[in-house]
Amino acid sequence: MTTTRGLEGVVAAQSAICSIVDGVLCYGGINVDELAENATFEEVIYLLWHGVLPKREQLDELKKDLGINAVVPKEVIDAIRSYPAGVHPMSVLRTAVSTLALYDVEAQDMSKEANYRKSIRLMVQTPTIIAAYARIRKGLEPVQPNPEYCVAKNFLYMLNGTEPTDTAVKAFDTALILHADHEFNASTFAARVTVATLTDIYSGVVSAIGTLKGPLHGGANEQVAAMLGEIGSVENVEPFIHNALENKVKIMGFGHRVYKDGDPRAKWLRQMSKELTTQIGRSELYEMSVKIEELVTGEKGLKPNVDFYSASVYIALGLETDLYTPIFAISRMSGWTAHIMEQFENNRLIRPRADYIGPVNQHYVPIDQR
Ligand SMILES: CC(=O)SCCNC(=O)CCNC(=O)[C@H](O)C(C)(C)COP(=O)(O)OP(=O)(O)OC[C@H]1O[C@@H](n2cnc3c(N)ncnc32)[C@H](O)[C@@H]1OP(=O)(O)O
Ligand SMILES: O=C([O-])CC(=O)C(=O)O
Repeated sequence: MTTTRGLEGVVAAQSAICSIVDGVLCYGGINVDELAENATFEEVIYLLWHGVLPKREQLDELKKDLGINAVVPKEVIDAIRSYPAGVHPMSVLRTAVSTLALYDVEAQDMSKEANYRKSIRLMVQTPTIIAAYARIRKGLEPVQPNPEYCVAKNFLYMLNGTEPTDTAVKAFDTALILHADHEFNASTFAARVTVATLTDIYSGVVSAIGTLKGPLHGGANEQVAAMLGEIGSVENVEPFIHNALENKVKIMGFGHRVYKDGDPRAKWLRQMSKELTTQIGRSELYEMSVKIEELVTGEKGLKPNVDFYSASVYIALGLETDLYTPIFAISRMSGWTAHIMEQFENNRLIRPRADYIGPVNQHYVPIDQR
């Protein structure tokens, strides 16, 4: 038996959704750079779910379906109101999505059509849940989704209760495109393992949310913001980073299991960080980030991943730090559901083996003789 720590380099299954070849990321064969430049998040959702870009009528239909399904059952909002104060929004999301399943009459319907309809609901009810919780915890009433708005605009609208600027919507939409899918990353793989038992799509997504939450995965963006806050100024970057690296502390937002020459998504977020932090008069956030990058890349050869510059982008958009990972989940819901539907199409139970290294030939010893 051979083992590979963390399954590094192991090809676990075939997939036609997303590829990473020689450091180039594509969704449905289209370079993510082209999508970030030209597409909308709704087009990307369609691409991930159907494998091709939508024609105009297909996109209109998807947008209509997304628009009318964003309302979350009142019972779920009431459940959110009952959660203890101060819990992390990712924990809230995990529990609330699980609660959603209880109110979905199609939750246990395993047909392809029902799974597609559930994917639509999960896709747009996730932002509604996050925005509702962000308001409820401040003593504010949730804002109902506007069926006419795209996912990006609707989230910012439900969060703040005001019309977002076009600049904010565009930046947020691009961030959603960049985070949408990443082949067998940990959370997507968790979702696939879960549904490969032929359990329901909600169970798969709940596994994925719990997996994304960890700081080695989606939780890193929140940690990057905390680090920027702790460093505080460009002058403090050098001593902070030297000290951290000397003490073998991981610098969040750097390194990647697959990309060793850099994450192609980071350059987009870097540019957005530059523009948005300058616009709000907080360019020091970008400058600090660039200095951190210089040092970490210079000293360790590690490059920023998608989570690094997304932190300063989200700070510039005025978003609360603990919402960054839930925002990642809004985007990744498109990829998770695409992978779950693909898994169901050609399912086989995912069940690897363990290389047992524990003691052998032991015997049961009665408790008072141990
Ligand atoms: C959306 C995403 O999920 S992107 C990833 C988000 N996560 C982060 O940004 C957290 C910080 N980064 C990391 O922890 C890692 O780089 C991971 C988890 C992303 C990838 O991990 P792996 O491929 O398993 O690399 P691994 O953790 O084995 O690191 C290899 C070496 O580089 C070091 N290293 C890796 N990342 C970092 C980092 N961010 N800061 C400092 N050192 C690092 C490790 O300490 C290790 O050093 P060693 O060989 O001296 O022990
Ligand atoms: O692929 C990974 O391991 C992590 C990642 O970058 C992502 O999920 O976007």
